[in-house]
Amino acid sequence: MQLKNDLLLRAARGEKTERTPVWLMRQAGRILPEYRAVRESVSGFIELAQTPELAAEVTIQPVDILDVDAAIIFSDILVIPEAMGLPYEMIEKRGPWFPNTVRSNSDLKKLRVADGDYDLKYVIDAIQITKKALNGRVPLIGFAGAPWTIFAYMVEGSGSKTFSKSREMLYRDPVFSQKLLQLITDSTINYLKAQIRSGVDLVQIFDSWAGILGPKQYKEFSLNYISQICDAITEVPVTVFAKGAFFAREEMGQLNCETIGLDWNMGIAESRRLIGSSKTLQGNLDPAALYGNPDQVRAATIEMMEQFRGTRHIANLGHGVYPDIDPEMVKIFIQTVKEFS
Ligand SMILES: Cc1c2[nH]c(c1CCC(=O)O)Cc1[nH]c(c(CCC(=O)O)c1C)Cc1[nH]c(c(CCC(=O)O)c1C)Cc1[nH]c(c(C)c1CCC(=O)O)C2
Repeated sequence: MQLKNDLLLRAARGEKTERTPVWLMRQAGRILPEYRAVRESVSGFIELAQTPELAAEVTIQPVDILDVDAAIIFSDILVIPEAMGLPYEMIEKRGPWFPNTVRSNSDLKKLRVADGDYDLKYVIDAIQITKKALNGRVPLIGFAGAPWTIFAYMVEGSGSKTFSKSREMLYRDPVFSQKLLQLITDSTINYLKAQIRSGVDLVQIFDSWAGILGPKQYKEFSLNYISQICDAITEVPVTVFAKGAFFAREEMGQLNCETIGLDWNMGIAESRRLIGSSKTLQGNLDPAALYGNPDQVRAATIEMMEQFRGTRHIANLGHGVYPDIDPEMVKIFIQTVKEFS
């Protein structure tokens, strides 16, 4: 299927584009009242994510309503632990929770390498339905968590400010840690390959908890595994978004991927210098900038766009859009990017 709007893919590959493509991390399932209506028709997030027709519907909502240049499949990074044998729950207003954790070799023995097609069939089905319904309007982004971020949830058992149990594990038992990270990496490669076979046009790796590791540990316990994924995925462009990993930008410039996501703490000129000119940069407006009034949102967006001007760029926020942001401000952000370029 020929894409009618392939700006995202061309920008990722460093080809010339008429204007800068724009989408938002977490654009599906956070801010739209239309999403909440669908969400309230089911028991919760997990049922929604596991019902392919509904997952496809909420994936496409931001394309219809916000006019973004890409859709991102509605799912979660935590489907991987579940597919490996560690189920999760989504507790209302609190976030993910795992009834069991992985902290010993006997816990490790209970896990398996996930098979993308079989264990995550509901995501694969949702991708196929979405691709058909999109009918080539915009590219569809697939995604997975980075192995370190998934490890952090599997060891900790929930979200955490410090992820101290996960970080303790890296010091206390590096051999166990490497084994679990490798199991997650192999599962993730299977999963992303299955997403690509079913139609996603680009994949993004979210390392949401990159910033809680020091530079040496980040290289050893995160970048090593991200680079295996980048090397394995040759079919579509790959984006790596490592939140808070300002200290690893130079190494990220060496990854076998097309695009590096920047968070809003990372200076744009400095990031370009550290990462080099062979990558597209994605980002990086402070998500809180969208709490401003329309003039402020416009001004902040233009200020960001000016700093990226003339370089390979995909416009986005520096992290996921916050749930209480007014969709009208998101529209102003998107419109301003489109007018600017
Ligand atoms: C760390 C992380 C998670 N999930 C994700 C990340 C990486 C990105 C980031 O750093 O924000 C990624 C994610 N999660 C979800 C998507 C869907 C597509 C999109 O909108 O981009 C994506 C890309 C749906 C979701 N994932 C979740 C919801 C809300 C659940 C609900 O509707 O009840 C949605 C729509 C739940 C979730 N899932 C997770 C948390 C911490 C939470 C609770 C808080 C929150 O809402 O973000 C783990």
